[in-house]
Amino acid sequence: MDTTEGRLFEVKVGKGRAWKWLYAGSMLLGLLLIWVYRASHVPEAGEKGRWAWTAVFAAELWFGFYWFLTLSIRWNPIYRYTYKDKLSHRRCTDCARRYFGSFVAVRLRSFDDFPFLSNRKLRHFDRKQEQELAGSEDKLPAIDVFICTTDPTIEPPIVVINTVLSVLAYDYPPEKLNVYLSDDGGSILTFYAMIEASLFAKSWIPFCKKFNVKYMAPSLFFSKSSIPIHDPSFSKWVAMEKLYKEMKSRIEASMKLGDISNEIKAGHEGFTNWSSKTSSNDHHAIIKLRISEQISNGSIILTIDCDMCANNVESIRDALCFFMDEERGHEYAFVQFPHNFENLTQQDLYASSFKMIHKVYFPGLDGLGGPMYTGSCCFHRRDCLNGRKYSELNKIELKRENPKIQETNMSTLEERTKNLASCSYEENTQWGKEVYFPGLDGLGGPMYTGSCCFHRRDCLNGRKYSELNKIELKRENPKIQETNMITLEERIKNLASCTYEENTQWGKEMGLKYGCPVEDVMTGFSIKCRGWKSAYFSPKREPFLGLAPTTLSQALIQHKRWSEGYFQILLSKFCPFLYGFGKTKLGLQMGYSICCFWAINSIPTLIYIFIPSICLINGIFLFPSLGGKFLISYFAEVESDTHTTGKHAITVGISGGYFCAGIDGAGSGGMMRRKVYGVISGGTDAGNLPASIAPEITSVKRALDYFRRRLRTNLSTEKKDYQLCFSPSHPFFLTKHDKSFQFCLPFL
Ligand SMILES: O=c1ccn([C@@H]2O[C@H](COP(=O)(O)OP(=O)(O)O[C@H]3O[C@H](CO)[C@@H](O)[C@H](O)[C@H]3O)[C@@H](O)[C@H]2O)c(=O)[nH]1
Repeated sequence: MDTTEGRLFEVKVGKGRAWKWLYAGSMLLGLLLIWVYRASHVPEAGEKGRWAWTAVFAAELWFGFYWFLTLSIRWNPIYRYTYKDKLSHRRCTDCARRYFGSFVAVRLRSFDDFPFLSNRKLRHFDRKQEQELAGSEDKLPAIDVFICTTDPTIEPPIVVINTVLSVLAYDYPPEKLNVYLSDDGGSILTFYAMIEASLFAKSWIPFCKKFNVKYMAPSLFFSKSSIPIHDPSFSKWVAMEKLYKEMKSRIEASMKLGDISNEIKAGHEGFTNWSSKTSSNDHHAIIKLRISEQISNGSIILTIDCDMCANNVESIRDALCFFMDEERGHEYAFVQFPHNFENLTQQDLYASSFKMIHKVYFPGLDGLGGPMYTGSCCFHRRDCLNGRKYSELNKIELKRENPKIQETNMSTLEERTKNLASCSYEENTQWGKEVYFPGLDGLGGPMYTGSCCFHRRDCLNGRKYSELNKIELKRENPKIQETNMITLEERIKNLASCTYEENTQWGKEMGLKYGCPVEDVMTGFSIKCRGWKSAYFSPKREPFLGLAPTTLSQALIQHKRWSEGYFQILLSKFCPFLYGFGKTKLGLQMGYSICCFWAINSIPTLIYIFIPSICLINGIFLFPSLGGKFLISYFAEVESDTHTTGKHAITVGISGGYFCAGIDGAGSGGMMRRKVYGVISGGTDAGNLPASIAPEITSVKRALDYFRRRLRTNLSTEKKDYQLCFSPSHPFFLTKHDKSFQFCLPFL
């Protein structure tokens, strides 16, 4: 446990590691038994079923390898906790003494027996205290929020502006919060919705602050909360709901119309200059990065999807606990929060709750150097997105750039300063070698002669010259600002164009990588390879609430895009084992590879689904019979994914020589324990199955008819929640709801 005083977060190592390893040991034993069984029973050349045996063996070898990869994330899962209260104290330390004075006065007043302190004096102390706290808020860094949208028909503008409004409601100084929405579709409807949102925000944000609203998006607030009629704030609540509904109906009316009326257009000059011309080369996140640099230049950036509302007013402060931690803050490039969804189907049919990812995968990756960046719900240091490399010197650098990172404790500061002042500090560093370089003016500059010289601090700290400095240094120096709005606008237009990126480092070293469906993961990994760490933080209250796919086709398209993207990474130069070699730990590379090999997994999975079925129909038995000595390895580890996803499924699988089916994990292994509705094609030992729960069915078609009938009679009320799943239910189940092992077909 990491409990140094003054730390802003704590790390706890996951419990029950010994049990997990014991379980992993049993898995390994099962694996070895299966391989031995498979290798020792291969049919002779020319014998029936040799090809099937070989294919199934290859699949089993693959599953073994994949399972081995997953061990990496079980090695050292960690869980993080933040101390936001310490963050506020940290902000107050530069005025600690004055604050202490006020604090004493307040305490004294609470005893009410110190007549020498007049009420006037006490009020003075109170005011001072308020001012000091406000002053401490001044030192918080500016946050830029990037939201992107692309198509108003898929992502309705009302959804998009709910995200924008939710972000504006963060418990954070409003002047330090800048929200950027980029629309890849260049839709005038979304632009109009933004104008409406900016007007509505003037009422919504004060309302949120006044009533301490927890659901920060108006749509969530009005659908999930209610207020008693006799409550004093009832009328304000109703008035706000009316305002929201009016705005919503105006936006929806424009959606129906497919255009904006001339009357509205006349009211805003933005409509006259409107251009909806965008191209697939317009890399929204990069563009926002360049543009925000010129406008607000927040040192921390939050990226979220347009359908992912902020849902926890404290998330920014939570993230800052990692960036501003005195000891370790300088190591973190980004803080990833979980993606939660508000529209999960009752049984979480498409496993969008990502339980396994949130509870096992990300904490596991965190223990290896940090989770991946998954595009949304993530806070970044701007510098890291801009290509900055990690260096131990960042500890000093970032503290300087971030004025709130102050020493709380004067003695610690003194100690640290003494250490920095000592000459031994320089041993084995670049200090004194690269830091003070002389130059000649005629050849590029005069020499530095020790005195009467102005330096850029960055250069003294070893910064290399690069063309990119032109942007970087301008950003760092607040005085070099455009004074003239027209010039600024012109410049921004230029920056927003993709041609601006030609022959630059944008998209390569700077900003997000692009050209891959999961460019975020690639970007995150390249940041890791520059030496940075990331943190995964999952607070009790869901930090963000989004919209998950609600139909099978949406879910399939999403999963196909992800698996393609990860596979592309595997084949690209960003392959975790190649690109990360020597730059990241092997465990982290293995952890990232779990996703990258996801697509390949489909091949052995298909082999394992179809070949045994075909073999059984043809009388070839690939598995040990019931009671056989190898059977234990097949029974040992099977667990139904339906337990964790809460989804009901008809599972058709292999069990000890039987091709059988059942509901909720009764496919194989589980068939002996749970509801089994049929055995299709008996194995060598059919008599061993309890007849009462396993009416024998001899063909796949008859089995399916049978299940369909049963579902209709017994489960008709919930029929939308049922799918037919062909589950191999092999002993190498990676996770309890790993979709790669499950092929769902519409059934009813
Ligand atoms: O050409 C595009 C495509 C998408 N988007 C936006 O990108 C976000 C995510 O797109 P979506 O289609 O919702 O992808 P998902 O697969 O649901 O998103 C998950 O997976 C992506 C790939 O890893 C991440 O980028 C996302 O943050 C993450 O929520 C949305 O706001 C879109 O509007 C664009 O702006 N332009």
